[in-house]
Amino acid sequence: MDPHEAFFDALASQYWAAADDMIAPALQESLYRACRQEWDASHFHEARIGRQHSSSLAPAIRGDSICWLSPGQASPAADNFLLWADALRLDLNRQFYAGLNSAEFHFARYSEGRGYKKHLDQHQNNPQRRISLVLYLNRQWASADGGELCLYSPDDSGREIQRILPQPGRLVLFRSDLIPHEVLPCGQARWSLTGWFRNDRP
Ligand SMILES: O=C(O)CCC(=O)C(=O)O
Ligand SMILES: [Fe+2]
Repeated sequence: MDPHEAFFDALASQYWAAADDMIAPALQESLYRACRQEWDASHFHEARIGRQHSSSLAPAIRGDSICWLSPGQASPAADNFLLWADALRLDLNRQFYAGLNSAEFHFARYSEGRGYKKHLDQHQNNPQRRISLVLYLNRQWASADGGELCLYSPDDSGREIQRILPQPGRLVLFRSDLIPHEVLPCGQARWSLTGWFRNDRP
């Protein structure tokens, strides 16, 4: 049996899935170190909201700073992650005939007190985003640290269906077009790798 079968089943039936054993601890640890290096090198910038040409900073809505990963230019850890993510993309295509043909990822850091208000990842600006991925890189995280990812019902965006603590190595996938979600304010700096599997028409 495919060890990821339960994960894919959950994604198919409830449009989201979370697991703590999808990524090797050594890769997670090296990604955390790579992410910290990018932060220390001032390679992060504050994330913006809205359309590309009229986007704005709105830290009360979206409070993270991000650093995009580009193949070959990033660290060996990031390159290993991109290879791993590409294998996952092919698995998703096999399982769901999803036609995912590209992906984009960034490191993200939320300072203490910051979050990201409820939103969908697939919007007019980004119709190509199909599956969202979040991998938490925090070294440790307790419930008292807040910063949960809250998922809401695809049928009723007012109904919370799950709260997920950003614990080390935890991976979450969800349908970018269907699952409204929110990052609650965090009690300490919150580190993650976030991205999207896309369907870009040739
Ligand atoms: O970090 C998370 O838990 C989710 C981040 C998110 O929703 C986003 O970057 O669009
Ligand atoms: Fe999001």
